[in-house]
Amino acid sequence: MNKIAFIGAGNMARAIIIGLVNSGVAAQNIMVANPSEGKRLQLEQEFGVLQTSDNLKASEFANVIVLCVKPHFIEDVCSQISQAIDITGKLFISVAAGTTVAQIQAALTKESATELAPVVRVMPNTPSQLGLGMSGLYPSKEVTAEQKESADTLMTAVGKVIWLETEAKINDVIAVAGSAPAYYFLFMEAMEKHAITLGFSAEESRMLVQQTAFGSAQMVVQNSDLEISTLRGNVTSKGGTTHAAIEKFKEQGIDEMVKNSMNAAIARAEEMAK
Ligand SMILES: NC(=O)C1=CN([C@@H]2O[C@H](COP(=O)(O)OP(=O)(O)OC[C@H]3O[C@@H](n4cnc5c(N)ncnc54)[C@H](OP(=O)(O)O)[C@@H]3O)[C@@H](O)[C@H]2O)C=CC1
Ligand SMILES: O=C(O)[C@@H]1CCC=N1
Repeated sequence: MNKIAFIGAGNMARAIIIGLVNSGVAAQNIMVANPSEGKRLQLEQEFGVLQTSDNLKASEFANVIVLCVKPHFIEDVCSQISQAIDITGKLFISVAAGTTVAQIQAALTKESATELAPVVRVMPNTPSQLGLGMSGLYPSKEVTAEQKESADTLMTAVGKVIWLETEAKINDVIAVAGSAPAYYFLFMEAMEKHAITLGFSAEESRMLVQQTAFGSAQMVVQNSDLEISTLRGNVTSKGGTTHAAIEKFKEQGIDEMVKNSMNAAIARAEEMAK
């Protein structure tokens, strides 16, 4: 049975921890480390996971260490851990955007050491907290088959996974899945705002938007044999109201807008890795 440490108790750690506990992973096999106490105490109270302010204590406890701090803290956290404890046999999983395997391994390597630590980069998303996550995973070559299985099991517990052939694909997964819940939220926010200006109450607007988004996503999931464009076509009567709206989206360059926005996420991830 793996013992799992989360370094950082923020949004992404919380999403994965909730998903793991709800999928049946024993809370006593999870320890979360975070400098301030609010978020880790809340996770302890809500889900019974172990918690500490001490990254080293959590790292000693675990054989799988999930790095869930902001990208600019990853190297410091890794150096802190590798300088203080024996990391032999431990698997490191990093969810950080724009921090490469090489950067993580360099920070995990003591001056005298030559062996590189096994690192799996994972790009998850926050629907992991509902067991509906989508993650891309990339292993360094030091990762054993058993460790790969552990990473797969961990992330499959909170959603679907794909394994990537190259590390660069992690940035593409950020654009398509990691950052993407925010795109859908932005779209829903815009619809909700306009529903309110059309005169619906805040509650009505929220319900109209969320139920339509939920139903539409379910239709995509439950009709996997149909192209998404076919589902759209089924709503779009020739010369009708949907047609009018869709034409307006197209006229305003929706494909270009989506492409450029996704590419901006990739460019930012590449920039962060420099
Ligand atoms: N949010 C998302 O949707 C996704 C995020 N990611 C990645 O997940 C990582 C975390 O992002 P997110 O959860 O959103 O960020 P948050 O800011 O919500 O969480 C980061 C946490 O790290 C803690 N922290 C800061 N310094 C240390 C330290 N030295 N040791 C231990 N913990 C520390 C912070 O604690 P405190 O608040 O006390 O300072 C905070 O709770 C990032 O690298 C991001 O790229 C990946 C995919 C999706
Ligand atoms: O915005 C970010 O940088 C992180 C990575 C993917 C989602 N959130």
